[in-house]
Amino acid sequence: MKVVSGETMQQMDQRTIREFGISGLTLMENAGRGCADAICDRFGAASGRRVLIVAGKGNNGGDGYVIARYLRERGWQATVLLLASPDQIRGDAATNLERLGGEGVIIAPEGVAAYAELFPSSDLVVDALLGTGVKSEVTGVYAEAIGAINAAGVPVVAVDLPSGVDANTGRVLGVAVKAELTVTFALAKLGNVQFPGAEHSGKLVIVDIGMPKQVVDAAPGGEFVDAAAAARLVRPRRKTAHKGSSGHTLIVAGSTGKTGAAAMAAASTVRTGGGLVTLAVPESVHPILEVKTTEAMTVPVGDHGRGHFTAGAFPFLENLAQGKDAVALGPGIGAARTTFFLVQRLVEALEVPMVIDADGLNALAAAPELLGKRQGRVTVLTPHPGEMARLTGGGVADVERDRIATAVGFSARYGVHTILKGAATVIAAPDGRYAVNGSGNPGMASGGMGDTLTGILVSLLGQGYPPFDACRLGVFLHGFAADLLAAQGCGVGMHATDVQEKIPLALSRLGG
Ligand SMILES: NC(=O)C1=CN([C@@H]2O[C@H](COP(=O)(O)OP(=O)(O)OC[C@H]3O[C@@H](n4cnc5c(N)ncnc54)[C@H](OP(=O)(O)O)[C@@H]3O)[C@@H](O)[C@H]2O)[C@@H](O)CC1
Ligand SMILES: [K+]
Repeated sequence: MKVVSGETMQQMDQRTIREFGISGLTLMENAGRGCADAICDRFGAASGRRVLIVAGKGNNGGDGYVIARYLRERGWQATVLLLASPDQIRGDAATNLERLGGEGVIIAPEGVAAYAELFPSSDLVVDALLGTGVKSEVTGVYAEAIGAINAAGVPVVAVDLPSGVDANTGRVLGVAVKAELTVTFALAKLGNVQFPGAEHSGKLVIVDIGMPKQVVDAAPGGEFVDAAAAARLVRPRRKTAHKGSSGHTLIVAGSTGKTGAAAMAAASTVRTGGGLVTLAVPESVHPILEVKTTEAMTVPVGDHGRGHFTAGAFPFLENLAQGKDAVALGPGIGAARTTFFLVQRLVEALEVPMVIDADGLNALAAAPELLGKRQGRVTVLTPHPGEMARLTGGGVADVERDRIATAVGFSARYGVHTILKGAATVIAAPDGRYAVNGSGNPGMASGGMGDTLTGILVSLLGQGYPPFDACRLGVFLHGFAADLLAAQGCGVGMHATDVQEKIPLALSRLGG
């Protein structure tokens, strides 16, 4: 499913009107009717039920007037509360306001205070205050109206976007409507699928408003990765497959106190279908990994008794990487200076597709230009916002302000694939493509989930998946496996090892 920015949607509206002769009025009619349909589908068309439509002065309010007209036809008692004076309403919105003929329309440019009782006494509130035209923090009468909508205690349907949600980033601009259902038009907006906007949107329904396919197909945007999109990426295994044809990966991981990270990365590589897994660990912890891992082969790497990798291990690891299909670098390696030197040298020297995670990323924070030297080679980085901030040299707030811009910008600059973790993980390719992940749940907020993801990614790369496919499928699979657990009642408190065990089932549900 394609997702677009607010500006792209507005350009699509304009192109439809200019090049295809479909009027804005027709688009608004289709939008309002589609929204009324979605409301009746969800809440029924029982006669006499009261709906309060809170309208702003733009075209989002215009949709609200059309919704009022259609819901009335279907037996609802619709009241429009307009938070502007009629002389502020222009164009198609003005035409549709006129069509309502003033009946059941309350003009309230001074705000909602005098109409407070209308909110809780309605059966449904429709939020048609602000859509893709929202520009800045919401204050004044609009902010008060959003407060009244959220406090009403009745179901709320948002038109296009919950008012107060930034259309591009999903940020809340001071205050935002919390909807049970959001009916959005033509394509989902980036603000509908990124948090907190995704949570404010509730269930998302996309209504076809008659935009030509050419306009929709040509629009620049990202991909929202849901189960259908992920299933299209899966490459079912050939009947003649053998371990030698399913990828041999090398995982460089572990240190004293962090052997679990190494074990989990290796196990999830196997669970994702990796043919052979070699796990290289510092020799001091090797006996532990011998016990912890079963399917993966372990290799001790000389560490002079320190319990972590040292720079001197470079030739050994460079040699070990020969003939491997993909390498993962970072789970549980720790933050020793000598380990960081080793990582930097490996990043520069190894040509094999590489996933870099955890302290592997922190090793690069001091020298991100090394990534640029890998131009043309496949590199996947899996930072959480803190690691991303260290890599970009900014703060976490800068990263989170626009997660897509951060990941896309970093990928383009250094020629890498960036997986910016967090709810609605962002996946960016070096060529500007990007995706937002739709799987996962808050139960995943625990240690070891990142190591699990690293294992999944290196496994898919090792099996020959193109890197952007491996990233999108891997991230979805990770969240989907956790969603399968949550569906069985194992939500908060799930272990990363539990998630690993669900990977094969998740993969098979996607057709793998
Ligand atoms: N043909 C089409 O285009 C179609 C569009 N469609 C619909 O139109 C919607 C987009 O309409 P839109 O462009 O009129 O913007 P909209 O979201 O109504 O808000 C803009 C108004 O809000 C104001 N405003 C902005 N920020 C504010 C703030 N923080 N606090 C307070 N006010 C603020 C701003 O005022 P200004 O600052 O410009 O004075 C302006 O007046 C789209 O989401 C979809 O629902 C569908 O019908 C399909 C066809
Ligand atoms: K809205």
